Amino acid sequence: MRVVGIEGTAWAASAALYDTDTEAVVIESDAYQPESGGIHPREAAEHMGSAIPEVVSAILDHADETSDGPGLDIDAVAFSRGPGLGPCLRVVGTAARSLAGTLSVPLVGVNHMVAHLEIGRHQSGFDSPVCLNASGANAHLLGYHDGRYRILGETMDTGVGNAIDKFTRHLGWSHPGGPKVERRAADGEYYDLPYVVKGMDFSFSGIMSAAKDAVDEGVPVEDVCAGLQETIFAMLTEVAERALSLTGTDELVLGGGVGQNRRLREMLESMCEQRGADFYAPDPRFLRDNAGMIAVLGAKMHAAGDTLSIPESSVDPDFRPDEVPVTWRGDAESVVRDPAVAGTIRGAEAVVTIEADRVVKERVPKAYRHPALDDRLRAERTRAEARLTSAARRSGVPTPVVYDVDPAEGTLVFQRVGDGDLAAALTADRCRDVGRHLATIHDAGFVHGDPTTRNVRVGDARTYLIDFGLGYHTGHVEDHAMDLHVFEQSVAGTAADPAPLLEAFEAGYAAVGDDAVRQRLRDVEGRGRYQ
Ligand SMILES: C[C@@H](O)[C@H](NC(=O)OP(=O)(O)OC[C@H]1O[C@@H](n2cnc3c(N)ncnc32)[C@H](O)[C@@H]1O)C(=O)O
Ligand SMILES: [Fe+2]
Repeated sequence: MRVVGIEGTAWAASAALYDTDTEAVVIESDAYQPESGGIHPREAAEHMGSAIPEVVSAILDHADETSDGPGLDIDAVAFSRGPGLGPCLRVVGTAARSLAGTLSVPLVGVNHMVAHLEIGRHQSGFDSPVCLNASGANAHLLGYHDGRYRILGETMDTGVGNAIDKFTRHLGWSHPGGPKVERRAADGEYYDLPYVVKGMDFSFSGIMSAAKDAVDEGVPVEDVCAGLQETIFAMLTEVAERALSLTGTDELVLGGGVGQNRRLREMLESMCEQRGADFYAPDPRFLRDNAGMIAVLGAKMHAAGDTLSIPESSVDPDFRPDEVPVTWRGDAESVVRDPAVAGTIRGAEAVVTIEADRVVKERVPKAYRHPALDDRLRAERTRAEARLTSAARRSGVPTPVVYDVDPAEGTLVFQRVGDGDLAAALTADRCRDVGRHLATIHDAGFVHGDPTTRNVRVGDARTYLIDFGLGYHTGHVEDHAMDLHVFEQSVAGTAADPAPLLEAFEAGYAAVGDDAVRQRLRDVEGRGRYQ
């Protein structure tokens, strides 16, 4: 089968021809380069208007040259339906509809984010990996479960590339800034910046303002670039590891334009090596926006009969990856597997040894992190965990007794509680308990920071919260709502039927907590992520 792909969500006007027999992917691209500042939607759409016909025509010439028969030998036309800039998407949609019409072949509407992930899965041959998408306008972790790609974690503000590009605009550098930061960082020394991870979600705005301030205050720009890369990529690597740990998966693929960054790939590679997982990153030409990934996923969708009629082929600037019904994968595959049960458990950030009546937890140094950042995070989190575990108990929330703590070594000794974790024993009653417990600690003025189903222990009719390492004192409704969001995401990402569990969880929260928090949660969930 031969499929033409067309891409043009933001900056890359691109067309490709994919041949399923030979696996050959030929890509023709023309990048939009803003005169100054960032991507301007109107200018970008003008670029698409002139460049899309040219790249498509180059690909049709190639199809003609390589065709066996009298025609062009094209079986389908696939295009990026979204997410992206509306004016650009409309140009692409029109071009794709008209080409499919001219060739009298089916039209396939591809989600750009799912394409960023499927290209890595396709090339790696991995069965059911977790995917870290690090692109311009987005940053998220996806895992397949029960017919959809679930969002396991994502940015709470801008995409990772756009965050870096905004910083370089502040310096007056031309777009795109990512590669320039990579070059300058090579000559810099690590500089400390805020590190923000909440469960498997994260945000960049605090780091970016601190980075701009640092440059304005005279810190050498090379050092700020080095600090920025070390911090942002360590955050992405950490959440990727959390996703592997939560789902019990040992395969990771990388997608998106920021994935071209060597330091990011190195960190992910190192993290996977340290935990015995497999890692795959496609070549740069398949990481940055390109029509090759659209054609490859388009071919899979076409083979599954997942095509569009013209009236239903409208574009969608806010098209989220979890909205896509995944028609091209077997139902049996799922990212969720049973994690190994053993005396020593390698969690996302620590090695936990379970003894008869106590548990020893050690935050092991992470080879992927800069040593200064690594020392800081391990000590901070160990200290926070000891304090907040005890504070939660004092508020009446079941938690283990803390027997010993050594922040410099990153070690803690706890009382052993429960028989297993909530992930393996999800019930509505236990979710209701978690809701009540979170409301109680919020009322006491702090958040858990990472309340996933693996950080809840169950047994002897009680539901314990553990692992307060990402917790902190705060009275902000937004921070409280994030705790709820993290828990709900971990349930939605792993449970077969999440609805009744989430309902019980929220009822539990409502029984004790402030209603404004649940209202803010709806806000957090509804935020458009295309920024
Ligand atoms: C919706 C769609 O339009 C959007 N695509 C997109 O933003 O282009 P993409 O090719 O995936 O990523 C471009 C980003 O990738 C960054 N980038 C490119 N090379 C880089 C490098 N070596 N280091 C860091 N960032 C890099 C650029 O600065 C830019 O922000 C998306 O996937 O979010
Ligand atoms: Fe992209």
